[in-house]
Amino acid sequence: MAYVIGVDCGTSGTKTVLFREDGTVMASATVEYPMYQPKNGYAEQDPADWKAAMIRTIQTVVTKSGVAKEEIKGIGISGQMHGLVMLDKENQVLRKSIIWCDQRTAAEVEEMNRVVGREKLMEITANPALTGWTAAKILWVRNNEPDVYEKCRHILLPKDYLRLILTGEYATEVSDASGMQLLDIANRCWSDELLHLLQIDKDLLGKVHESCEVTGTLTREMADTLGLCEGTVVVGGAGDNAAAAVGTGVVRDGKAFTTIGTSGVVFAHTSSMAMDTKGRVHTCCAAVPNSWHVMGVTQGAGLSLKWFRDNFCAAEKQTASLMGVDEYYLMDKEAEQVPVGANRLLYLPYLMGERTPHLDPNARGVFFGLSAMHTKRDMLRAVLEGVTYSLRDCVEVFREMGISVDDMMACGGGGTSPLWRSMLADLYNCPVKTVASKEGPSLGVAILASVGAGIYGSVPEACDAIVKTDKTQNPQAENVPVYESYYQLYREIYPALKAQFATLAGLQ
Ligand SMILES: Nc1ncnc2c1ncn2[C@@H]1O[C@H](COP(=O)(O)OP(=O)(O)O)[C@@H](O)[C@H]1O
Ligand SMILES: O=C(CO)[C@@H](O)[C@H](O)COP(=O)(O)O
Repeated sequence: MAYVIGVDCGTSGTKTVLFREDGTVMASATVEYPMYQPKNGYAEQDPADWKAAMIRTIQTVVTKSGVAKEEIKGIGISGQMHGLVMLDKENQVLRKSIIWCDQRTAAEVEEMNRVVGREKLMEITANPALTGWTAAKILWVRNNEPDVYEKCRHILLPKDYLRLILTGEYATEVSDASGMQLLDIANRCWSDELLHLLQIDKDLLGKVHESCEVTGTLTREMADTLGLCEGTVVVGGAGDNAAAAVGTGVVRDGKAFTTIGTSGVVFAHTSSMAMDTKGRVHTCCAAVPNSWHVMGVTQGAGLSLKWFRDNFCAAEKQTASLMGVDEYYLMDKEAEQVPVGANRLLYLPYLMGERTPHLDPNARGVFFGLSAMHTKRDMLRAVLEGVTYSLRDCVEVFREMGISVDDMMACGGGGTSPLWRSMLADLYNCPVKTVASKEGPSLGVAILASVGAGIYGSVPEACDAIVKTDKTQNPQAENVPVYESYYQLYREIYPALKAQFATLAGLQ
């Protein structure tokens, strides 16, 4: 039997899973780390935390599984997209990574529109200039920390920094590189024209591969540290969403998934490039050669629930630990006791600004309709529902674009919640399924590794053999019209507050 490892460098933590070639989980390990928010709208993480978490989780799964190292044929790496890792000539990290949900780059987005122009950006990168994407972050460092920029010799994405640690190679792959906003999306290579216009040296960037291609092999030093064989192949891997697509079998037209991680994403596979001219959903290269995907993003999905838990649910945390259950499980049980609509309370999940459909870094969270009768439980349910309204916004854009979805999967930490999945089914008014494996991105990149190591011939072939559908949540007829009325009201709140969000951002 052959085995493969999938590493997912998420925002809340790094999860590593060792799989048998048929997708059976042999061992898994997670290490969490903090997100730093030095200012309102800023978000950073320390690449040293990612490195330590990757090393510890790989060591753990290798030891725990008892699998002989010679049988482990490949490693795939997935990670949070868009984060900026800058290294000096000695490969030392120059500053904390500015990550995907950071919103400090409004001026740099304007700069990109001025220097390149919106039309050309759409033509080359298939997306408008975006505050959360890497190009704007690079310009921000150049404009605000020239000493750091001066010393920078390599620019990598989070998972590609981990690749460097594993293999010594400066490389990336098409799905994650799409989110740097420097890639020619149709031709799947760096855009010389864009790099020239933005005056970013191409030598700073790694080599671009397809996601299932071998990009390098484990160095002797890392093999010894991890308990693996020198020369074990490391494939391109994928950005976490493209990886989750492979892990849920979303590799053909008509297939889509919703993930509720720290962010929330609605993702559809497309065998030809589809673009929203208004730029409300992203178009990126898929982890499957010759295909693309569109995705709508809610910045504060699981993040909203985690924020609520960390600030208001100390008692639940304590009870959960006494009962030996997960605290989110307990919070779900509480929210289930509140009726649909949270007793006329709505929540806008814009804690870190919003992408789809507003593209507004100034937007912020709102509880709307708060009354003296409301309890913490109502607010909790409103958070879950508000995130789901925002995910429905993404589906609405797909519908406008004419992208038809026959098959909707759910994944991510929030996708494990039956309550959240029932809200998705009711608000999308379509069945929402899960796959038997809950490992989404880790399984996705392990599948890519098994293709790179020659165990399977292609990504769809590997998915057909490995990914199995599990539960189906059907919409509940009585809830659909109730949620629809709340959703229509939800849609009216942001436009009414847009100007006030901008004013708020300008206050001290
Ligand atoms: N049982 C649960 N019920 C509802 N939400 C959950 C549950 N477990 C985890 N979550 C949500 O999932 C999030 C973490 O998801 P995960 O996919 O691990 O995130 P990331 O990839 O961003 O690190 C948490 O912040 C939480 O909001
Ligand atoms: O910014 C995006 C996608 O464009 C996010 O999906 C990040 O990739 C972070 O993912 P999670 O940590 O929430 O999985």
